[in-house]
Amino acid sequence: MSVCVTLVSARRAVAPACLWTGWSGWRKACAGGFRLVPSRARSGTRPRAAGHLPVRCCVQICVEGNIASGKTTCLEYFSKTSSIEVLTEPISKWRDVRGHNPLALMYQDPLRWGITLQTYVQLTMLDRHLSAVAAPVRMMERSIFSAKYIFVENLFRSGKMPEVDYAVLSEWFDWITANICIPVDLIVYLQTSPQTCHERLKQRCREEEKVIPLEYLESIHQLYEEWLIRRTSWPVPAPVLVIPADHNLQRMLHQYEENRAKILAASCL
Ligand SMILES: Nc1ncnc2c1ncn2[C@@H]1O[C@H](COP(=O)(O)OP(=O)(O)O)[C@@H](O)[C@H]1O
Ligand SMILES: Cc1cn([C@H]2C[C@H](O)[C@@H](COP(=O)(O)O)O2)c(=O)[nH]c1=O
Repeated sequence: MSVCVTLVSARRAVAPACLWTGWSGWRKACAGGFRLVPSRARSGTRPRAAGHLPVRCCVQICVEGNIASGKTTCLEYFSKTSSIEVLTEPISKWRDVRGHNPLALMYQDPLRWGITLQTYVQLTMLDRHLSAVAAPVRMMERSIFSAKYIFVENLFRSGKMPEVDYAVLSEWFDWITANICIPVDLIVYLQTSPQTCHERLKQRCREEEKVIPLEYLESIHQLYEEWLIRRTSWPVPAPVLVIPADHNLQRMLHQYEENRAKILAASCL
């Protein structure tokens, strides 16, 4: 479990966040520079992302928080900065994989479909982490870490995921984090009360989420606090910047502006 954290720390110690990303088909382990491991038979020049040269020394920031805490709104705000690229959660994929909606299925019957959704979330999050970077700073909504430490954990702890499903997902997660470097330089945690999220969730009115009770948001909140504030549950892969996020939109935008320098300096932390 701690392997990736060690790798990330080691990377910090030896070089200022020098990683290339975006070589689809290639994966890296990054202590002491980097080692490329071809995951598919490939020779010749390194592949490039369509339309972009891969950018070196990109700063990777993950924006974390409860459901409807304001992550997308935060990313929208920073997307107006030319040096920042934002990556929202691949929720459209979770709602439509070849005509199926695993997100809706999970909310209808978590015991049956939790593993299905979370397997796909894990894959699509990994894909997001490793996708080509087009700007010096990348802000990404959540991470493969919160998918596991918060959502999988919540299903399991609440008795809504069978132990065997949890074991299989954990094996996958452990393998991924031991073999693939997932660089994260900063976590921005939008800290809200579950009540605020419940209000915003009702206002947003996403069809699949109409069944979410306040208690569900309370459990997610507790897991986030254990992970990022009390630090009693799982390894934290990067420094954490906590932004209180119960405030109205205007005040939130003001706070984002106030924290801009800290966020952009993430590679120096
Ligand atoms: N500071 C805020 N005050 C009031 N409503 C907000 C605020 N930030 C976001 N919202 C609204 O709350 C809902 C959830 O916000 P969103 O950014 O989609 O959250 P997330 O991406 O974390 O799920 C949206 O309808 C959004 O317009
Ligand atoms: C990462 C992750 C998300 N979900 C669910 C929780 C919400 O219903 C949506 C994400 O919406 P948000 O407004 O961006 O918070 O997806 C999940 O069930 N499992 C996960 O791992």
